[in-house]
Order: sequence, then structure tokens, then C-alpha cells
Amino acid sequence: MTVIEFKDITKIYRNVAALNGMSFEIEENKMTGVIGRNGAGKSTMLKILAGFLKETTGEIRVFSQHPFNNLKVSANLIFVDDQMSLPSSLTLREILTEASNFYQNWDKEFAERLFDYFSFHPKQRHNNLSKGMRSTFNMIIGLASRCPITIFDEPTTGMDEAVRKDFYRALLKDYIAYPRTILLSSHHLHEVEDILENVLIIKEGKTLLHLPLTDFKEMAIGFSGDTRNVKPLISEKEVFHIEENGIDQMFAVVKNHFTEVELFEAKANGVEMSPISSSDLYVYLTNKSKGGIDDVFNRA
Ligand SMILES: Nc1ncnc2c1ncn2[C@@H]1O[C@H](COP(=O)(O)OP(=O)(O)OP(=O)(O)O)[C@@H](O)[C@H]1O
Repeated sequence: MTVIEFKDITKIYRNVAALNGMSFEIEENKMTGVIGRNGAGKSTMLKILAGFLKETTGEIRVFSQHPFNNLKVSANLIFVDDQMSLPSSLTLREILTEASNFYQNWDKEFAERLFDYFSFHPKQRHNNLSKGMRSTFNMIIGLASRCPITIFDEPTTGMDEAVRKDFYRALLKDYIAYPRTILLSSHHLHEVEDILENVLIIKEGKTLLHLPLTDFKEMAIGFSGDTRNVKPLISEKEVFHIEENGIDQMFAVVKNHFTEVELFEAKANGVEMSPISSSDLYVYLTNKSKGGIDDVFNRA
């Protein structure tokens, strides 16, 4: 069943177009990674979906309803990010108690176990926590609430390496035990790819790709070798990346629609083939059209 639908959504902030006609659908109880470079529009999209912001144009449905200021949506959705505002007058213990009253699927025992594991003190206050501890505490709320739609927007900001690993592990284990629709945004595909089922890649305010991660991992192939042999192989193919490697040598990353015979012939011509990791492919696909960092150093 589809729980989230975006149809041609735009969002204009004054004169900045953050979303440029974004469309996608999310099925119930899937874990989807929302991946994109800085400024791609991830947070804007997630905030529109959560009902915090209103789209400029387009059609959006969450549980078949328009999410902006919608009670059904807010009662069944949690949005976790590093700016999550929690009452500064309450202690962490009091915040957990309030959360247990608000979220109907709240798992008190699970929240307590996470709270102890991460060594929080019940009398600490949220606004006195370090950046990483705040993210960790917010993560506890996000997990223990077990909302039908759970959104984590860059949840690991400030967390150290060990806590990040614990977070992803806890998220995966809890999702397997209590399946729900989870959206997890990140700039770093490599960090989250082990736990995702689907990936939604956003570029310049639009959906670039939305597919199962396993398909994404097999989507591209790399060819390197003599330019005379590589070029004919990739002509009329979807090319994601090209590098010239010295004189008459090149490396190309292309969509993998090759037959066994084509690959056999390429190998016979001395072309080397390599798998492309999903994080490398993501970087190639989301590179800016203006060229690379080297161009900054090349004065005309
Ligand atoms: N409140 C705002 N007012 C004006 N422009 C905004 C506002 N919020 C976001 N933008 C702009 O909209 C675009 C998309 O921003 P958004 O925060 O959604 O991207 P993002 O993919 O989440 O980025 P990051 O990964 O850096 O957090 C950017 O150009 C940003 O500058």
C-alpha cells in the first residue's frame, strides 16, 4: 500500500527553488534512504511530508491526506533531526514521560534500556546536552515512539563513530521486529546502505532515482583501457562518468545493459571491467555539472 505520494511538488523560498517538480511514492513498511548532496532539497521534502512546511505547487498525500497542519498525520509521524525542539524546562526523564503520553505505540521499556545504555542522567536537561548526546537522545525518542512513519533527517550529526554504529544497528533491529515506514536522510550512502531496502536519490530538487538498493548496486559497470577500444563500447550507452587516464587511456562508468557476448569481446580487446560501488556511483550521478574542484585551480 502506498502511504506517501509526491506529485510534481515545488517549493519556492522567496527566490530559491528548493524543490523543482519532485515526484515519488513510498510503500508502507519500507526503509528508504533519502540521499542527496548539500542543498539538494532533502530536508525541505521531509518537512513538507511531515506537514511542517507547505508546498508551493503540486499534489501531496500522506495516509491519503494533505499533511500540512493535519492531526492524523502528526499523530502517526515523528520527525527527528538535530533541531528537534524539546521543552528546555523539563528533565530528560520528564521528556520521556511526556513522549510516552503522546505517542500511542511508545515502548517504555525499550526507551529506558536505550537511556541506560547511552548513560543519560534522568535529571539532565535537553539544552545542556552536547551535540552528539542531543542527537542520541532524539534518536531514542524516534525509535521508542514506533510511529507508523518515522523520519530521521541526518540523525547522526555529532555522534561519534561508535554511537553511529549502535544507532544504525538499533534502527535495523527495531525495524525488523516492528516494521514501519522509515525515511532516513544522509549525505553518506556508504554509511547507511547496509540497512536500506530502497534508495531515493535527490538532485537539485528532483527525484533522480528511486529504486531497490540491490538494483542500484548492479546498475553500473566500469571500463578502463585504450580509448580506441573503450569509446565504441560506450557510444549510445548511458554514460555516468568519464576520466582520461594518461595518453590514449580512459575510464568510463556506464549503465550495465551489456550482454555476455559484448563483455566477452571487450575483454578480448584488452578492456578491463570493474564493479562500481554504490557510493562511487552516487557521487558520479550527483556531481555538479560545472566540473570538478580542479577547475577552481585552473585559471584561463
Ligand atoms: N528557510 C529557507 N529559506 C530560504 N532558502 C532555504 C530555506 N531552507 C532551505 N533553503 C534552500 O533550499 C535549498 C534546499 O535546502 P535543503 O535544506 O532542503 O537541502 P538539503 O538537501 O537538506 O541540504 P543539506 O544536506 O545541506 O542539509 C537550498 O538551496 C537552501 O539554501
